[in-house]
Amino acid sequence: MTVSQIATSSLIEIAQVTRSAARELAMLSAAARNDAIEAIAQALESMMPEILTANSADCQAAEAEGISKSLYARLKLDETKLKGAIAGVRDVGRLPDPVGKLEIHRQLDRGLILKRVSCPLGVLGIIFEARPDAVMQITSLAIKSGNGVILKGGKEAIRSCDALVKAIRLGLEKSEVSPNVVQLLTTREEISALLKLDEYVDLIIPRGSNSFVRFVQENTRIPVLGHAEGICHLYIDAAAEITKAVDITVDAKTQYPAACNAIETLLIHKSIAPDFLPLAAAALQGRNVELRGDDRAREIVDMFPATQTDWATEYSDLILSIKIVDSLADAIAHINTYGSRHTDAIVTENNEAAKVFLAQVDAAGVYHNCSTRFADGYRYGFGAEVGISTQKMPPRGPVGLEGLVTYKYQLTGDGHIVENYSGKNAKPFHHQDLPLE
Ligand SMILES: NC(=O)C1=CN([C@@H]2O[C@H](COP(=O)(O)OP(=O)(O)OC[C@H]3O[C@@H](n4cnc5c(N)ncnc54)[C@H](OP(=O)(O)O)[C@@H]3O)[C@@H](O)[C@H]2O)C=CC1
Ligand SMILES: N[C@@H](CCC(=O)OP(=O)(O)O)C(=O)O
Repeated sequence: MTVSQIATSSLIEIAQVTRSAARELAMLSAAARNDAIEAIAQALESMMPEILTANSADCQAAEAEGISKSLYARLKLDETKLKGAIAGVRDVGRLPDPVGKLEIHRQLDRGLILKRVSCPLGVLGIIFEARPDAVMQITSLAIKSGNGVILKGGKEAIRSCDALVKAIRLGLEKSEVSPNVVQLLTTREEISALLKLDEYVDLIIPRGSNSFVRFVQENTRIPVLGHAEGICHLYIDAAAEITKAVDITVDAKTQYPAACNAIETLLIHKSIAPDFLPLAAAALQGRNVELRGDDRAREIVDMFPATQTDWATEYSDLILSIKIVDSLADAIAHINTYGSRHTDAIVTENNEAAKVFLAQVDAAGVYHNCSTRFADGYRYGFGAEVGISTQKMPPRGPVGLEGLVTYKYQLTGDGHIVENYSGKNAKPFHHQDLPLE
């Protein structure tokens, strides 16, 4: 057997046990799923020292490899961040149950009742970057929504992910949910094998570069919910309030530069640029942001020149490209050309300009007078997120519980047949909506 055949055959076993554990999970009550989430939170608490030690080892190895400061910040789990993530797990437990929700309740004819009811997807395959807190967010969302999950984190976070999944599975042992609902993969070979398992896996969510998401889409028959790069923009309109615009710019670039919702390009209307740019540049440079501008920006503030490549680059770091535009229309055209349909924002006191921006920018998140960093499941009130979907079809933007369920149509009759509703003497349908309870 080749390495790839061995990977596929052992992965089939993993996928089979996950599928069967997920089927049992889907039958459990909301209370049992919530108890399992609490058991996970407790196990994570009691295994904090092991988790932090594993994370320190990952961080040391990544530092030795020369990881950038911002990616290091994403990898690092200190006690505060870990406690926050555990609190997030409990938050998910407290959310309303997304399973078994009655979405449509309709009498088609006397005694013929249609219901549309939400249900779990089954088994999720989620591949993400070296961000250990994602393990806790994704697992709690998966269990709450009744799904099994096969996880694969970035290589720099292998020890952290392993320690976290061990704790999660230990917690599950004390609950009605089988620990087999959560699995961890560690190699790219396993990912290639996973993509072939359309019989056992219902949805693949790749969080990663555009090229990686495309690679996944081209190499699997499993439905893919792409969470690709964030080339996010902030447009400072002619009618922007300057102090507000500077504060938003600094937050959107520097609050967490490695996050996919941080801005990469700042677009500034030509009429406000001479007043706004010197202030914004001073604030950004004061936080060690490297600025790269087009010719018009460089006439106002001394900075590196931006090239065509910059407009299409996600730095994930303290670097910002800056362009002066002639109009709102030019800003929108730039965003729709170079953006990644993630999150883009306008700063303006002109509501008409804001309306045009929100309507015409093609992105999952379009914001007015606030930072792009708000693109997040926790901040949207979803408790947590699997990631941020950059696809056009729903779920789009931060994916929470609603994005992890599908639905079934349940139709109950009493010997009803279609023949009676067709032809010359066809009976009419009532199509009468009934209470959603
Ligand atoms: N929209 C969203 O929610 C998110 C988007 N992103 C985006 O992801 C991008 C890159 O992030 P980065 O940290 O570099 O992550 P990478 O794209 O390098 O990696 C992400 C994951 O994909 C795996 N991977 C990458 N290429 C392959 C491949 N060819 N075959 C199998 N597995 C592969 C990695 O494995 P390994 O580490 O083993 O190489 C890792 O587990 C950024 O653009 C960021 O914005 C990131 C997170 C969330
Ligand atoms: N929603 C998250 C960012 C999304 C995300 O997962 O991004 P990344 O840091 O690229 O892994 C946040 O605001 O921190």
